[in-house]
Amino acid sequence: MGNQEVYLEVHDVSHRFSSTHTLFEHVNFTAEPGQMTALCGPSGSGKSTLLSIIAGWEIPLTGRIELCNISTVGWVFQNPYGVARRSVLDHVVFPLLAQGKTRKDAQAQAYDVLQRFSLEEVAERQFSDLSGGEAQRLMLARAVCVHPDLLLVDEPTAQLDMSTAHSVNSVLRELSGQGMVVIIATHDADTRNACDCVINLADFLPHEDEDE
Ligand SMILES: Nc1ncnc2c1ncn2[C@@H]1O[C@H](COP(=O)(O)OP(=O)(O)OP(=O)(O)O)[C@@H](O)[C@H]1O
Repeated sequence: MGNQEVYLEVHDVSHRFSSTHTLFEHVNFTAEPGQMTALCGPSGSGKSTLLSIIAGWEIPLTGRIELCNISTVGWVFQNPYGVARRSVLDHVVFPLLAQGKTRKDAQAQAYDVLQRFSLEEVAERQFSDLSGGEAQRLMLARAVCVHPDLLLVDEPTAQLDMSTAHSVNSVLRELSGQGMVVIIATHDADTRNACDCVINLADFLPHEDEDE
């Protein structure tokens, strides 16, 4: 049927910045479509850094990332950013227009995604008027609307109440089930429980004698 193998492999990755000690070392894992992976660990343990390494924005000190048949990557940052005067709808419509969709199709698809993140009622509201949690969910909606092969998410539920967080975790689960590789940096136990695989960076601390 011509099914292509799709996966992400983290091979023996270690990292430190010039101003930090070694954050983690010998990190190894594989992630596939349909599988949701949580990156956990205390604040400052390097969760966002590992996401940046996976995205290719940061070069690891050692090791490498292998992306097999992954061509599109969606990234949702910890702090929501958007265009202050643009509507919620526009934020989701624009990436679809950039993909070549007609305005009509883009708008229909955008409404559908907004609904999944319970944002349909604020579709016409401008970004600057959103609550922190709404803005956070909009960033997720914008990232997933174009169906990236790999979705990297930094703390998706940090600004959400328990029930909204639970619903966001379910949508992420559903998306991963539809063939996305999903990696989530999180402190949230509910998000962690929704994942198939948990990488705890506390388990990858350097051995003391190796880190001066
Ligand atoms: N570009 C950088 N240059 C130097 N140090 C950095 C850089 N980015 C992050 N750090 C440092 O690396 C460490 C890990 O940061 P990172 O943001 O990856 O941690 P985190 O586990 O995601 O934390 P949190 O849970 O608080 O978001 C921190 O001590 C941070 O100050």
